[in-house]
Amino acid sequence: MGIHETHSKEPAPVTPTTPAGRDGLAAILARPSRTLVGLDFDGTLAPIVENPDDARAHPDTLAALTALAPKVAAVAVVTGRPAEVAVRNGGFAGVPGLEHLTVLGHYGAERWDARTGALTAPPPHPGVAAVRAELPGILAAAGDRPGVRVEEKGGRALAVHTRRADDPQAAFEELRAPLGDLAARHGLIVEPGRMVLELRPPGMDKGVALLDHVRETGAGSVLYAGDDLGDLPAFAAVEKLRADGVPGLLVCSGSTEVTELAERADLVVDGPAGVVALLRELAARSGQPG
Ligand SMILES: O=P(O)(O)OC[C@H]1O[C@H](O[C@H]2O[C@H](CO)[C@@H](O)[C@H](O)[C@H]2O)[C@H](O)[C@@H](O)[C@@H]1O
Repeated sequence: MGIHETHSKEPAPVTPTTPAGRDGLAAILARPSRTLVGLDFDGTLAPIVENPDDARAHPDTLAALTALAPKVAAVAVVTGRPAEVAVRNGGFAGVPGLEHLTVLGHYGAERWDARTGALTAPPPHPGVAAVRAELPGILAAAGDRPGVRVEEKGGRALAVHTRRADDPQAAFEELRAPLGDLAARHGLIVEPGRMVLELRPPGMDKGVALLDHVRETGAGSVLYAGDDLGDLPAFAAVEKLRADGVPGLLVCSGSTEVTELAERADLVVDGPAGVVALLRELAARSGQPG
């Protein structure tokens, strides 16, 4: 469900469609200072564009985050991007009010802290170099479809994008099996996303990253917003937290490309503009009665 306009042009307060979501929102608003806000980047804070290099956070993102961040326990951007790319494309560095922002990049394998500007990352997986060497041959054997592009992800992963192919979905389906074989031969996994097949090291996902961050921050409630299949482990993490008594709110940044998250979300908003509006509303309502 979206954010509805009233005749006075005052947006009506968001209302999750599930009981668990309503409990989660109530807990967040009652004690925002104990809440962890986890946000995906592409498709959630940044509108989807054809060229991954051109993706930028929605223009109102920083205003919304700087309004909300001082009121909550922590804000973390949890992304498949290299952390430094998300920091750059999000404009997150050196922003007053975002001193406690954390960016968990490469599905949580990397970490950047706004407070120090420090980036921590594990050594690159050797399978990435091997995959890089073989990838042109695999793409050629699959027909070298025009428009298929390879994104180099800081030496730590590779993403094969089909969005600019004539038939993006057909190219995606055609490449899925050969890229899966290639990844497996070199100890990597394939992470499918919105017109993208990413070949990356195993062992980390957004669910693990989110749970670790909840533990680290001692958060007593959590909001997570995402749009793509790579966000499903984070959704599962929030569901597990709820089962353990920690209230949470699952937000889907809605699109026609991926429906799986909308089916599990407590609240579906209209893409990054809807996410930003929600963050602003939470900032405005945090600490206020009911
Ligand atoms: O975890 P995320 O922050 O959602 O990152 C996941 C992947 O997002 C990027 O690709 C997506 O966004 C592109 C720019 O809008 C779009 O062109 C592409 O079709 C989408 O799949 C990014 O390029 C990947 O590296 C990330 O893994």
